[in-house]
Amino acid sequence: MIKDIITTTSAERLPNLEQDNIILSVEAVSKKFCRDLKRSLYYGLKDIVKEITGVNRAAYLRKEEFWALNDINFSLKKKEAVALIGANGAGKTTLLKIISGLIKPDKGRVTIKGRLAPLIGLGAGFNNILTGRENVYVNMAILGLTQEQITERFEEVVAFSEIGDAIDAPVKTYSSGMAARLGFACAIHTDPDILLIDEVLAVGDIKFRLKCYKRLAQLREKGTSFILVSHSTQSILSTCNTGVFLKKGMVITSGNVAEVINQYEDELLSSPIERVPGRLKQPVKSKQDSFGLDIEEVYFENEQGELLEELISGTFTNLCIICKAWQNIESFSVRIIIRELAQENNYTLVINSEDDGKIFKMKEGKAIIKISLPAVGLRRGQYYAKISLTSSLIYFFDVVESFPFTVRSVSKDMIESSFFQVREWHKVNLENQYSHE
Ligand SMILES: Nc1ncnc2c1ncn2[C@@H]1O[C@H](COP(=O)(O)OP(=O)(O)OP(=O)(O)O)[C@@H](O)[C@H]1O
Repeated sequence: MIKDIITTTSAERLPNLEQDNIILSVEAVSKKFCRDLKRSLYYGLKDIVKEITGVNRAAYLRKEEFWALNDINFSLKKKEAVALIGANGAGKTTLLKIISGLIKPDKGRVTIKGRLAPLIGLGAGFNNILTGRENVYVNMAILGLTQEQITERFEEVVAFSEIGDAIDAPVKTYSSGMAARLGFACAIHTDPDILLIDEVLAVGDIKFRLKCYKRLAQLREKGTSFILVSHSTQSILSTCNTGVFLKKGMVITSGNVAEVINQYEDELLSSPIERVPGRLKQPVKSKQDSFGLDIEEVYFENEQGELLEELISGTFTNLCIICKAWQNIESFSVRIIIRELAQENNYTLVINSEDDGKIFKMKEGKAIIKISLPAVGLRRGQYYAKISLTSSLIYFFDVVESFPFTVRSVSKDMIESSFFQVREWHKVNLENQYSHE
């Protein structure tokens, strides 16, 4: 099913969705708002009259109007998860509303292939007077399910939302977290091709959020695509592979999600994130943004505990990870993936504490995890490490996407080697085979 929900430039050709595996395309979308309410109502009426009479909406700014979105272009592929990143007022929610068809753009169009489930606002458009049960039926019917299909899935929806008996109480008696949980449960049980998620997961408690992110990862495996709006770097990194950075209604950059977040954070903070050689400090997270266990800082140190700005092949080095637990953490492991800058797509080294039989637990508070490398095996070069704290319960607690570092070598010959081999030299005297030097 190809649903062209908004077409203001109908003469144009549809993008080749089939060929490019694209299931959603946003083309040259612009939206303006008016700061003055009275004037806004007046302009709104004028626009309606124009639409009825077949005249195009004004494509220019009238008094007090501004572009909330200006010429936005991006596409979403099957199984792709895109994060809309940007400061307050950047236009993220407006864009999601346009994609979901809640509001119309003034210019451009959105083309969608498949079933779209929007989770915008708490309770995803629930009616306050109706009970949770009635809302589930209405909501899932709007999302395209038949009465029989809803009845079949109803118990699963209630179980996932953990609403219990409150399912028969009016939604107006629900807390914001309960409404969000039920909204999320409805949306994921409609087998959507595309999920639009606007901050709704931020209201749940940590345990429920973890459950949601785990389910999102499973849905993505099965082929669902997402567009996520969140101010939580952690949510974005654990869910999305692509980022679109919006600023004042315009796309500043898009691409690899970690790189887009880095650029956004550098712009957001008055001073960029501290990135000194051999050490990386993460931006401080609030409890709300955390999955319970955060990485605060990573760095290298030598045997004497002194900070190392660069590593030397063959020497003793500790990789140190300062962790902060907001609550007692029963079990987690540490995974480190090291890549050489020049060989971007190949892993140079993958270390997983679980493979080494090391599963950690942690009490609420701070701790340093140290990985001792008796002899750094990497050859001379520029590297970057991805460091994550993972658990079987969740994709990961926290991750440092890119910790850059340099390895130096004291020997000239190391340049021709692929790695550093730890070795010892001996000479055995054959005349007297019992003595060796
Ligand atoms: N109905 C409206 N009438 C007038 N201005 C609006 C309307 N809706 C949004 N805006 C304005 O449009 C701009 C973009 O708002 P939007 O809610 O899309 O931003 P956002 O990036 O989602 O922000 P946040 O992170 O705070 O949710 C803001 O300046 C906002 O005040």
